[in-house]
Amino acid sequence: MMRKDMGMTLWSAPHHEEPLEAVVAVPGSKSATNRALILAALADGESHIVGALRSRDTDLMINALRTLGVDITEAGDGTDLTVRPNDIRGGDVDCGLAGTVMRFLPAVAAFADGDVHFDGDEQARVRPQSVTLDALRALGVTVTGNALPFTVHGQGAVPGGDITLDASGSSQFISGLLLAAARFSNGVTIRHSGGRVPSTPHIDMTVAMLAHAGVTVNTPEPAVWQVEPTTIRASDWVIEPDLSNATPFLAAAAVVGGSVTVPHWPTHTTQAGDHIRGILADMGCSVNLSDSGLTVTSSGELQGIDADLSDVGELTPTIAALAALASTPSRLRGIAHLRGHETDRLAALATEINRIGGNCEETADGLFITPVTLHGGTWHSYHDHRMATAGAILGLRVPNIKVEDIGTTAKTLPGFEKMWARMLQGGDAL
Ligand SMILES: O=C(O)C1=C[C@@H](OP(=O)(O)O)[C@@H](O)[C@H](O)C1
Ligand SMILES: C=C(OP(=O)(O)O)C(=O)O
Repeated sequence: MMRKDMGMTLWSAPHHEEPLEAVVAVPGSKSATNRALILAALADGESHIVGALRSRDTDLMINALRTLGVDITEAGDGTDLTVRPNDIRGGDVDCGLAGTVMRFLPAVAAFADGDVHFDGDEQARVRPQSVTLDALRALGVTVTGNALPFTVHGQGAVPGGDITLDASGSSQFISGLLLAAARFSNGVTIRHSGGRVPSTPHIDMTVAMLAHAGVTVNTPEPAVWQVEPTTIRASDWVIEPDLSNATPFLAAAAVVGGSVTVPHWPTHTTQAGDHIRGILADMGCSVNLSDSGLTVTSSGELQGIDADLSDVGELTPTIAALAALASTPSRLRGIAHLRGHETDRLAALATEINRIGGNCEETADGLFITPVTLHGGTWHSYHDHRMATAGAILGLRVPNIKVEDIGTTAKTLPGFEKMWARMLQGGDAL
């Protein structure tokens, strides 16, 4: 149910007391879809993508590539895509709030025969970007600007070479260069110098998808990645379900009790979301991966955790919601880089958990959450899809939570509210 409050659209998060029994199929992975699109756009022929995610972030990528001259046609419900590369041309790119668009596309734009202007949401203008742009400059590309809005002055080719950068703010700085590197005239050697690189499974995904397209990434020593110039092979891509988007549904079983199954859960994957299995088990859930998918079963009683989430930072909003409903405190560490995500997620989570009566302390690199009795109130989303879904999880156990702008979930999961309602009715959601 929606209502407006001082201009804000508020969604009454369903409160639920009965144990769950539901199957929830989630659409394709955002990270895999946007990588497949980039690789297909730079490939030596026609590629096919099956099971692509259609959401704001992936539609921004599709629209941007079309602007740059790539031919993308859709079949069925739009999740089957055929991509035919072309010479890259100049144009205007809207990045929205998508890290994958703002960090992956500039290297592609460098192959254009003219200027590519990038801009995005106001919040995207403060997301870290200069590492990508300085790296391109060091590889021989002319770029104006250091953050959105910026312009890549494409000259048809990228010389490439050796660079040192600091990717402690985002793994996407590395992935974005690696995805295009095989097309650089001299390839690339990327050396990371700085604090720990976060979200390393996402770099593993980049390397694995490049291998599928015939490109080898050598890692002669830790924190060094090398790509020789070679052809990016046109490929068939089958996109796995988005395991990070599955986590709020699994969390529902964890906090309410009962069980939720997510079908088609891969047995081997580079997706960071797969780590939810160990995290939910550590919090006291029973977690079973079988031919039916991943099933999480819980009594609804959870214990707190002490966890380094550096590799799986995008799961933090789900885990913070679980931690606020657990019976013992949790320390979530290794996630200072979340201050540069869709919003400053550490500040946002602490503010919103405390607003509904919780006890969440922001630390230098994470959150310390002491569970206390929570009360209803408005849960602000900050245009962050995962803040909105965290509010939905809390609302299952805390009556009268109103989530602001639930529609922001369309960044990666359009129709979230309907899937949530169907899950609570015990149906097959999707
Ligand atoms: O490459 C990707 O697809 C992503 C990498 C990660 O970014 P950071 O390294 O900035 O955390 C992750 O959080 C984001 O949701 C998607
Ligand atoms: C950090 C995220 O997104 P982005 O790809 O915009 O960085 C996320 O989805 O949690």
